[in-house]
Amino acid sequence: MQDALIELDGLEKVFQVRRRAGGRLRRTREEVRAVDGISFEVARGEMVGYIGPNGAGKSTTIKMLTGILTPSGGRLRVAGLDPARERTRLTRRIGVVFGQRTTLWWDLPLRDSYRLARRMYRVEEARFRTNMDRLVELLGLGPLLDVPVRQLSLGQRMRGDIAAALLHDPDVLYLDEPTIGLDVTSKARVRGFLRDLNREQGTTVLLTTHDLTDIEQLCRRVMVIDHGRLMYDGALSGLTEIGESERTLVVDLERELPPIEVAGARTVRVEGPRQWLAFPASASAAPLVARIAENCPLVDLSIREPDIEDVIARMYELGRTGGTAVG
Ligand SMILES: Nc1ncnc2c1ncn2[C@@H]1O[C@H](COP(=O)(O)OP(=O)(O)OP(=O)(O)O)[C@@H](O)[C@H]1O
Repeated sequence: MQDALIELDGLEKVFQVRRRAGGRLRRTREEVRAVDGISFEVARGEMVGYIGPNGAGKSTTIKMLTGILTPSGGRLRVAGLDPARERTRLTRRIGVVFGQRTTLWWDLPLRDSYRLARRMYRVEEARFRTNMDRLVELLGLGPLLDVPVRQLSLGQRMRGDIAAALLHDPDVLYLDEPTIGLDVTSKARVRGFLRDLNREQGTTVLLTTHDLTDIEQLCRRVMVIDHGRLMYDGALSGLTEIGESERTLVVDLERELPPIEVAGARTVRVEGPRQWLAFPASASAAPLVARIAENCPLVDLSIREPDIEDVIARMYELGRTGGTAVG
């Protein structure tokens, strides 16, 4: 690939774990192949989704890409550097955002966290000021700069974290669940910012998320990993086709009724007056709702989009990983 910024070739990470077996004193050693021979390249300026079920090996891959973990085998290059060996140099070329924890100083105002980050990344003053002004403006951080991080809402804190990761103009940004727990408005704001960042600054982004809407709105390419192996590399549309994914209509009825029987959907769960109906993700929900409303006393309803676990589970159920899937 021309101008590949991230290159993995047969990358492996094997953990040795000790497990208690049988008697209290007997312990056995076991190997966990968290990353089991992964190869891919990401070109400069790409924005790629890196997804998979819990325990698939996503975090382990990201930890190797940032140099926190040393690979057990294979080859790895980020911005031409060996992450584990050249971690300090690499730090200045990458930014990392974890949705589940902050890299900001909890008790300090946002402004002070940024000053500390500037020193850590050795960003020269003029560049720091320019970047800071731009990020504060784009992420709407102005009124928040003097607020201690602990007082920020989750959405505000996330925007604060994203700014911190970008103050030193990294070539690559790793985002781990950047919209987790955010309300709809905050999610839209974060996604909008990331889209502009990628388009205008050409920042290469590797995004890990359980929210398929993040991928839908941001990434043209998605990679699916499971049991440490790359299962799919291609467009999201190809993935949902393979998974023949389904959406779920959740209906609340006036009273408990037998499972609804309706064309175009199948009832998958009944709990008191609430019922869950699965229908093809590509089908419109409106005619289905109309058919149900004709025959059942409907009080309320909502629609659940498929999440990545569902899509991958369906992919396995159907035993199909053909097309652009990686064998
Ligand atoms: N330090 C470690 N020691 C032993 N096993 C580990 C270690 N870190 C991860 N693992 C194992 O490696 C596998 C992959 O874990 P990893 O955290 O990379 O998955 P993940 O895809 O990031 O999952 P999640 O979505 O839950 O964060 C799991 O089986 C996990 O238990």
